[in-house]
Amino acid sequence: MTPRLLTARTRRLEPGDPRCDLPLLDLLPAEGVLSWVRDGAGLVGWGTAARLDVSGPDRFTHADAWWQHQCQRFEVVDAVGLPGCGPVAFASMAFADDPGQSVLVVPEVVIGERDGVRWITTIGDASAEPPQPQPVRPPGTVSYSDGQLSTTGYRQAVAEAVRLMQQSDDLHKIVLAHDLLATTSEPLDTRFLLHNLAARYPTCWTFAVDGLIGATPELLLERVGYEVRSRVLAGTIWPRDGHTPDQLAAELMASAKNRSEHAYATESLAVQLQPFCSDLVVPNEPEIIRLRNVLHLATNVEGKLREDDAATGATSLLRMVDAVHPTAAVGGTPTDDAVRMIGQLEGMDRGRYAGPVGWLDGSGNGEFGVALRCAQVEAAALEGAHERGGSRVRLFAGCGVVADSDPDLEVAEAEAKLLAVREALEGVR
Ligand SMILES: C=C(O[C@H]1C=CC=C(C(=O)O)[C@@H]1O)C(=O)O
Repeated sequence: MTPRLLTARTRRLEPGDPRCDLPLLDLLPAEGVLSWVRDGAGLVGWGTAARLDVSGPDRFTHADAWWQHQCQRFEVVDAVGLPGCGPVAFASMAFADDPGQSVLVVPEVVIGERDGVRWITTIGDASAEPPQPQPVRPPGTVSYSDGQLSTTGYRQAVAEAVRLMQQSDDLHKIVLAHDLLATTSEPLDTRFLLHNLAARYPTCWTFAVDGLIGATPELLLERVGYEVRSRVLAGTIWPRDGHTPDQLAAELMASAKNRSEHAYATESLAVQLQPFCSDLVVPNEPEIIRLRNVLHLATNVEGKLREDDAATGATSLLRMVDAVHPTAAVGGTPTDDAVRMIGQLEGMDRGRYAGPVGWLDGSGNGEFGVALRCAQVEAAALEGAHERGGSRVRLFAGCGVVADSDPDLEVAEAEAKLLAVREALEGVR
């Protein structure tokens, strides 16, 4: 059966139109929020023209085939022609092959901004009118409780990982995470979290896909035409009384433990990305990025894709994301052993935390970050919270653990990372 053709229409928005003048995040309706915004530019979307739920080790391959198929359903009328124009899918992939559900959503309406150009894309009969403005609702009081892995359990898991690595010649790094449950007295309005995260972390990618909301500083892979780019992060320090940001940066740069954590992550990305590229530039020395809650070691990697492979679909963004995920920023070294140990030591379902999150268009362009500094809104509200009409949200944070890690410091580091979402949830200015 020939699928029905849907028209995806993209046109430029002009000054004077509120959809052009307002910040992207201010355009979002209260429900079905999709976002990928950095420094005010990016994409926001709503409505569902198509959706895929997928799981298992072949989730990326299935998602890739599904998206190629969807793209054939569209008759594209694109008067702008920038990456992100025409139909796009927002995607949020599970960290693990099992358990975990991944999701792709093709919104009915997307408003995008790139290089100072604002546009709108509508699919089918979707209304291009801005949704009725609905005030952003604060979530009321926020209380916290243990998630699937308590802080005490996390400390024990880190100590066990250290012990295993000290005894092994082969296992070098395991990135362990834990979760924290936040219960709000009022229903969580996704936009509240997005606005606060974007205001406090403008250089991060503020994302929302199917209830996973966050602001990640880590870019897993971006593809524009034949160019690819990644920003690998690993190695962290956090503010301490009596230490200036410059002192912290110098301490981080000089830390052998953090430098080795970082080197594993960069190498894992570079090794997996190299086969797709005719040219790949990986700086020898990391740089420092400074956020409010933490400073990280960062390496910006840039590559040029093999043009012959592009014709065969071998360099489709989802296939490359499949190859590079998980880097040793969220998995470990060697990857397969580390991922197995993560499952055993954490004993929790990471869901889509630490998985690839982002968007892709019909021309092969797109951006995927690593879903860090994020919260998952639980589908089934907690009984108590539900009775009061609140929401339950699962926050995550993890740390790269190496043989000379100190479990107490890793617990403190995870706390510093959790602050990003905690403070956004609490509305701390
Ligand atoms: C796993 C997380 O951070 C990663 C990214 C940056 C620095 C990291 C670190 O220093 O351990 C982690 O590899 C997280 O934020 O949950």
